[in-house]
Amino acid sequence: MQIIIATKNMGKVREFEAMTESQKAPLPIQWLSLRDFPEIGEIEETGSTFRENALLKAQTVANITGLAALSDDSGLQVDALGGAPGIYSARYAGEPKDDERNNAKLLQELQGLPFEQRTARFICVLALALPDGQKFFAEGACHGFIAKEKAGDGGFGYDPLFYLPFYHKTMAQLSSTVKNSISHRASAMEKMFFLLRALLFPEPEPMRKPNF
Ligand SMILES: O=P(O)(O)OP(=O)(O)OP(=O)(O)OC[C@H]1O[C@@H](n2cnc3c(O)ncnc32)[C@H](O)[C@@H]1O
Ligand SMILES: [Mg+2]
Repeated sequence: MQIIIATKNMGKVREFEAMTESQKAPLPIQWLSLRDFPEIGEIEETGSTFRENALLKAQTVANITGLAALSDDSGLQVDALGGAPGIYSARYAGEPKDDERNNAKLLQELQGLPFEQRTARFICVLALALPDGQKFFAEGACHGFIAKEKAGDGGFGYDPLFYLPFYHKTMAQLSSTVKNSISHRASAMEKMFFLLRALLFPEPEPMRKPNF
């Protein structure tokens, strides 16, 4: 089976590749990415939920290529901002999307807010669209706090501001191995691996009681 990782975000691609490579029992899947399909441009995210946007991206790529496509719509929800930036995380500080400016705007919006009120979570919704029209979803979340200043240079996006009290570190200070075990994307992907396993290796039909 071939599956295209339907994202333009190289940070996400790196994480998907690391997670598929570190699987204990690898599935017989050949993973492709949009690097293999440079003719596919940016897909407009017109949905009003992570799920709608994830489906839009996966179905568009599956329709164009005739192959299965796995997309990721993700973002940061900050409680003190009523859940913003949410589905608008990539473009929080406007067009063109820019991680530096997004982080600066987030710090600005939360200026003066005490640490215990800076609770937030990363959300990841994965959508798998098959060429025959079937679709599957898997979701994951990761809880933390928005730090008062940036720290670390790993990961991407809001990682330098996303503080995990359990590790006393921001997501950008964690090794990629740890991020890829505990992140919103890791937990959604773990569920997606179960779905893929069930698709590739369906359970045998249950034995029926003979009907005397
Ligand atoms: O739509 P694609 O092509 O997949 O790439 P994108 O970067 O536009 O991705 P999204 O539309 O899903 O926007 C998600 C944004 O949320 C942020 N984000 C998502 N996952 C993250 C992570 O693991 N660490 C830090 N920031 C993350 C980051 O700013 C992303 O740009
Ligand atoms: Mg996007």
